[in-house]
Amino acid sequence: MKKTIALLGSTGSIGTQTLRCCKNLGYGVDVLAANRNAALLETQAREFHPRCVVVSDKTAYADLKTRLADTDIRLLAGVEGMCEAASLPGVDVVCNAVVGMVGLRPTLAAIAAKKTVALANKETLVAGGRLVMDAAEENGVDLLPVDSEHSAIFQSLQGNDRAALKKIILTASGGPFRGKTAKELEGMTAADALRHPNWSMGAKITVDSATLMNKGLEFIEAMWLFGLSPDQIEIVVHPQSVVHSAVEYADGAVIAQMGTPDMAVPIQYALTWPHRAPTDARRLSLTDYGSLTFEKPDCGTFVCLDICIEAARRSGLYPCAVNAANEYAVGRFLAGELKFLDIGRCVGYILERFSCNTDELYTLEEVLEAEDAARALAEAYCARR
Ligand SMILES: NC(=O)C1=CN([C@@H]2O[C@H](COP(=O)(O)OP(=O)(O)OC[C@H]3O[C@@H](n4cnc5c(N)ncnc54)[C@H](OP(=O)(O)O)[C@@H]3O)[C@@H](O)[C@H]2O)C=CC1
Ligand SMILES: CC(=O)[C@@H](O)[C@H](O)COP(=O)(O)O
Ligand SMILES: [Mn+2]
Repeated sequence: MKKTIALLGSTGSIGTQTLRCCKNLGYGVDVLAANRNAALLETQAREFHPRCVVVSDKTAYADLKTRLADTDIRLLAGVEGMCEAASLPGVDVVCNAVVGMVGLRPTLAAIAAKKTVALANKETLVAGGRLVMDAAEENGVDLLPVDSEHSAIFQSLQGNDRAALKKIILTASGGPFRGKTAKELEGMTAADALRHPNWSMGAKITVDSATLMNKGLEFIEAMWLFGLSPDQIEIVVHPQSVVHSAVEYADGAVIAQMGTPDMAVPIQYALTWPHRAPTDARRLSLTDYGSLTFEKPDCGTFVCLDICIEAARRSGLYPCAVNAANEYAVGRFLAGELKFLDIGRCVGYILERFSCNTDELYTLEEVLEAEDAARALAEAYCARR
């Protein structure tokens, strides 16, 4: 069955790969959305002929208006525009590939409009997991993971007895700084952190991978997606990124999904589920790898992982707060204004200073207030560094 997609974050790493999958599958693209890359949005719009393009940045909006003046494509602006576009009649699947918790409201809008959601934007679940999962259940909407580990878990659950799931093994590459000491990390620059050993991704997630914050965010993402408690998730560092994650069942059987590190597989599976279609992903040859290795994460050096787990245990708006602090600190690090280890220090400081109700029944307004409060605390902290 050919589907029609609304793609939020179309100019990014996941966005551009999703467009390749759409082309491969012959799927239509009704919506393209991005922040400021007007030139690429124009190219994509001329190739995919969407009904609607959304752009957040005001200057880019004016630029794109000129660029698309000869077309009948509707131009919308900002988060409101993404929410409207995610709800358009005729859209079957909303693929949310924007970076950061700015993706939360469009995810909720897509669910309210009863669209299937292919979710790459993990910050959505970290910040507002309860809101998203409740809304998906109320609206009978499928929330399909794009994140490679969560897709692996999802794939390992297919056709198995869900009630017999005991725990999951969430794999981590360890990032570009695996094995380094805190002393060695002090001088690491953004250019160093952006050299991921296995995956080519956007800047923010690549830095998150270097701090292990990515694995902390994924820990919380997995709790929500699969209804797990913190004790049911084991993090294992696997530097080759071939075993994308695994599930252990009551009888002791462990089922993993493997493959070369290529996002084409999880992206396309989220679009075609429950079916599979060919991709051009590089095939796995186990004998070429020869050996696959596994080790425990160094949580003493890479503090962000335990900070996220502690935030998850505290529950409520704590995960939202640490996520917001991390978004702020990573932005400052990428701008060359903060040291690498200060990211973890900042996120840890926010976990200690932030205070909130741990009631899971928070509202969207409370999530956005928590984001603002945590960001303000992070800003004050970083100003003193
Ligand atoms: N890359 C990967 O392999 C993986 C990514 N993910 C997750 O997927 C998400 C996207 O990651 P990735 O593709 O790497 O990120 P990129 O930085 O490459 O792309 C981000 C996209 O989001 C858009 N965007 C950013 N801010 C806004 C905004 N305010 N309004 C509208 N659009 C916005 C960007 O637009 P513009 O280009 O105009 O700035 C761009 O299209 C993240 O949550 C990440 O954690 C998960 C697993 C793997
Ligand atoms: C491709 C993907 O899903 C990323 O989230 C990846 O997992 C990052 O690798 P790390 O395991 O290094 O965080
Ligand atoms: Mn991942």
